[in-house]
Amino acid sequence: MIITFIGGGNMATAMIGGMLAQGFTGQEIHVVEPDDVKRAALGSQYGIGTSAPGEAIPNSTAVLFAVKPQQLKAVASELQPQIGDALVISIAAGIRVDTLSRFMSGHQRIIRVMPNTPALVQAGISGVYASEAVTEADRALTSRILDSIGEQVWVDDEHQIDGITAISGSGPAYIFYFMEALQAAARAQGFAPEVAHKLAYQTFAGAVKLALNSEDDAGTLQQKVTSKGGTTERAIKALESSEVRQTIIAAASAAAARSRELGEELGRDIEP
Ligand SMILES: NC(=O)C1=CN([C@@H]2O[C@H](COP(=O)(O)OP(=O)(O)OC[C@H]3O[C@@H](n4cnc5c(N)ncnc54)[C@H](O)[C@@H]3O)[C@@H](O)[C@H]2O)C=CC1
Ligand SMILES: O=C(O)[C@@H]1CCC=N1
Repeated sequence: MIITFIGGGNMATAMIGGMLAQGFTGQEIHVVEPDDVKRAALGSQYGIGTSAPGEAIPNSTAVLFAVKPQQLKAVASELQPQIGDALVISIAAGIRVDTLSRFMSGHQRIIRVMPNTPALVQAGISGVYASEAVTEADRALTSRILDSIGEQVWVDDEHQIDGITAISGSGPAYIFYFMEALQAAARAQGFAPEVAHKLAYQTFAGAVKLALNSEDDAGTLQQKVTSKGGTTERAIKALESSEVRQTIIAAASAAAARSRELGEELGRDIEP
């Protein structure tokens, strides 16, 4: 078995690192990457096969596209003759299965995945949509690959990938935004940068660990911090009066709309 990654950037490196940690061997992974420095580092660090674009790729069980969405058309159409009817997995944001299929002269066995950057520490979550032509063995292989970078949610309706992109794909950025804001709040209370960093990061880490280990839902956990007439109540009131909850929902909705728009933009120039 060989899984060939097309593109050896951030997400591919995260996936390759996770796969090797979970039992895939170096002989089972190949990566095509134009950047000489990245390619050499991937080969020496992970003991996997590497090649530059334009060179022949190995006969692969699955080909996983991890290039930027805007590069996918050129890259996929050029590689199609070498890929034959092998399983194709794409993690490119916004590119729909039918668009990729048309980039590849009607290729049918396609799985679309939306991972997220916590994959770098094997704590990701991926949304997955499989086209009709995909076999049970294709699903099992994809599931095994994604298990190595975290959790996964399979959807039956491709439109839901836009929602997954808005929640978990872009989501880490919302959390980092909040973390940065909490650090700024600590600085405003007069703490030195390293103390502000420690207070904010450990509060996040502790709250997430508590939520994951608790029978209570997040709303109940919030209430348990909020003493009547106390400090948290005052802070939550300030958040509510600024409609922060509604703003988060609206922000995710804007991200989902952008995902749909990208799908249209990236598919448009190949419409018949
Ligand atoms: N960064 C994120 O949070 C997420 C990214 N994605 C998707 O993952 C994909 C990859 O993103 P990143 O890894 O962040 O980007 P990246 O820029 O780190 O990696 C892309 C790689 O493709 C290589 N490349 C360029 N032309 C190539 C060619 N002709 N053949 C082979 N490789 C080529 C580049 O040298 C680069 O190393 C994108 O499509 C993005 O939409 C999906 C979910 C989350
Ligand atoms: O911002 C983006 O378009 C990509 C998709 C999800 C995370 N990063």
